[in-house]
Amino acid sequence: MFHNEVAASQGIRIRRRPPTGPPAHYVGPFQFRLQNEGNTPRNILEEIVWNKDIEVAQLKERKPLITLKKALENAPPVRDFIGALRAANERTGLPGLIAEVKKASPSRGILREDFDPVEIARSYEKGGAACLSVLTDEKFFKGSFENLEAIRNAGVKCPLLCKEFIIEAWQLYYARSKGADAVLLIAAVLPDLDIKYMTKICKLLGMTALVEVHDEREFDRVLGIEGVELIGINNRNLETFEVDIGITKKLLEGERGKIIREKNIIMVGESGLFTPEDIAYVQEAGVRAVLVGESIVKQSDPGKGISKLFGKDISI
Ligand SMILES: O=P(O)(O)OC[C@@H](O)[C@@H](O)c1c[nH]c2ccccc12
Repeated sequence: MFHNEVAASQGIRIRRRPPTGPPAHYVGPFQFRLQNEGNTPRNILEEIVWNKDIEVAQLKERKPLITLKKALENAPPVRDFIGALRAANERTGLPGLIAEVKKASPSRGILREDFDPVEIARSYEKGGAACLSVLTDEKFFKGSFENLEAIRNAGVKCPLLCKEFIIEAWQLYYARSKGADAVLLIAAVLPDLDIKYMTKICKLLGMTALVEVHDEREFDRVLGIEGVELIGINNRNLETFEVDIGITKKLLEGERGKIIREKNIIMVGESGLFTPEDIAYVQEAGVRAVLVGESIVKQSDPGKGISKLFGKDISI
């Protein structure tokens, strides 16, 4: 398959689709299936991508691109995601916070039972978040586009990142039509050309692309793509779930750190941040923003959780 071959040549291990069409016995989590079946996902990220491919194909049938493009005329205006991060960083001297509205994840299960996305978003905003990240994947993260829309329509002013597994440009238009100000592009899933093309479409739509990397090879690929302004280092390996905040430090050492300063790229430290020491550690490594879910969404008052995370009230 052409796409898989191009991807593999760039070190991408995630196959876009099963090698032999849809999985023959797509019945449950990959752990329970025979490992040696050729069309069995090799890890959770691959399973999510294969599922997304089917989901997007169905959604696209209901809302083809022309319909979506029309809907964009009525979409709420785009807000400046990077500007909000920079402003927060300058105001507080701490990394700007992207607070994540996250009900569950495949690695942690349910994080919060009484989940009211709008209430959580309001609490984050009050607690000093610069931007919000809203998970929209239903199957693996119990999120939804309804949550994104509801938060946007509730008058929350923080710019919104649509936290989705993007594999096709159609999804960018869809995210925008639901009120997204930014989207996530995962380098472990997308070949360079896709990132380049999707970054351009984001710009056309006025949205910011947060391009996520996890290792040196992905980081170098993304640094070579023109027009990328915001890069996230995910401390969690999406294939194994292993979390290590040392990844952020390791990737920003030496030449790469120099390049991002020269290009004025904003770096985001993502996942596994729980304490003021963790925040200080990734800030010292060179990030000007952080993306945090678990440690704040679990607090009875998520906004106050932000003060605990930073060791001070960042809302003032
Ligand atoms: O809950 P945490 O460990 O604070 O992590 C938040 C965020 O970084 C994480 O949800 C995330 C980062 N990249 C992703 C890609 C897909 C799904 C989820 C993610």
